[in-house]
Amino acid sequence: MRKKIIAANWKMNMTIGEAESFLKDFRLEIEEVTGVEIVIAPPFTALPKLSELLGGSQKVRLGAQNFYFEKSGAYTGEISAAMLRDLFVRYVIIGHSERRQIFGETDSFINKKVLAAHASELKPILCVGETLEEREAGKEKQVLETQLRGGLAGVSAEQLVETVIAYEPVWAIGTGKTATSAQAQDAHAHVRAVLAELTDAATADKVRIQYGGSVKPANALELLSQPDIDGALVGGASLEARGFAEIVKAGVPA
Ligand SMILES: O=C[C@H](O)COP(=O)(O)O
Repeated sequence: MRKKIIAANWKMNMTIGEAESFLKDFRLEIEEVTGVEIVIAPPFTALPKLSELLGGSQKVRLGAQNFYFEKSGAYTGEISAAMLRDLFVRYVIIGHSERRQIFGETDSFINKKVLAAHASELKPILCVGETLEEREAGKEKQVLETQLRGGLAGVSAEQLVETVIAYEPVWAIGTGKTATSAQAQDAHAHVRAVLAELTDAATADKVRIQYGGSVKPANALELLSQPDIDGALVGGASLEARGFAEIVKAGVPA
C-alpha cells in the first residue's frame, strides 16, 4: 500500500519568524499523527531555520520549491542540489505550473532537474497539469502524457518509484475551484497508465501521485479517499498550522 504524502508548498510566503511560529503550532497539532508522510517546502530563506528546528525529524521532511540542475558555477540567483542537501532537504518541487507559466520552464528543462535531483538523492515532486483551455478542448490527457514523457525522460524504474507526481490542474490552483473527486481520480488513473507505459504496471503501482489545486480541510478526505490519489500538494491552505494539520490527518490510513 502506498503511504500518503501531504506536502505544503508555501510559495513566496512566510518570513523566518512566521515559519518558526507555524512549525511550533503545527507540531502540537500533529503529535498523534502516524502513517502519513509530511513535507514542508518553505521559501529558501526559511530552510536553514526549519532544518535546525526539525533536526532530521522523520515525521516532517523538508522540501525545496526549486533548484538548478548544474552542480556549481556562474548561475546568479540559483541554488544547487548540494546546497539543499546541506540543509537536509529531501524533496524538491519541479515543474510547478507557476514556474512553467511565469518563468518559462519547458519539459526538457524540467527533465534536467528531475535527473539532477535523482543524481543528488533529492526526491523530485514533478508537477503536471492542464490549463482550462486545454481541458475545454478535451486535451487534458494528451497534455499530461506530454509533460510526463518529457519530464521523466531517462528516469529508470528505480528512480520512478522515488519520484512523486503531483497532478495540479492549473485552473484549480489558488482559484477555490477544486477538481471533483471523480475528475481528479480520472486524471490520476491516466497518469498511472502513462507511468506503466514508461516502465511497467508493477512499478507504476508503487508511485505516489498527489493532487494539488485548492485542497482544503473540507475537501481533503474525499479527494484522498480516491484509489489513485496518494497525497496532496497544498498551497494556500498550508499557510495556517491548524488547517494544514487537518489536511494531514485526512491522509492517515483509516
Ligand atoms: O503547489 C500547490 C498548488 O499550486 C496548489 O495551490 P493552492 O492550494 O493554493 O490552490
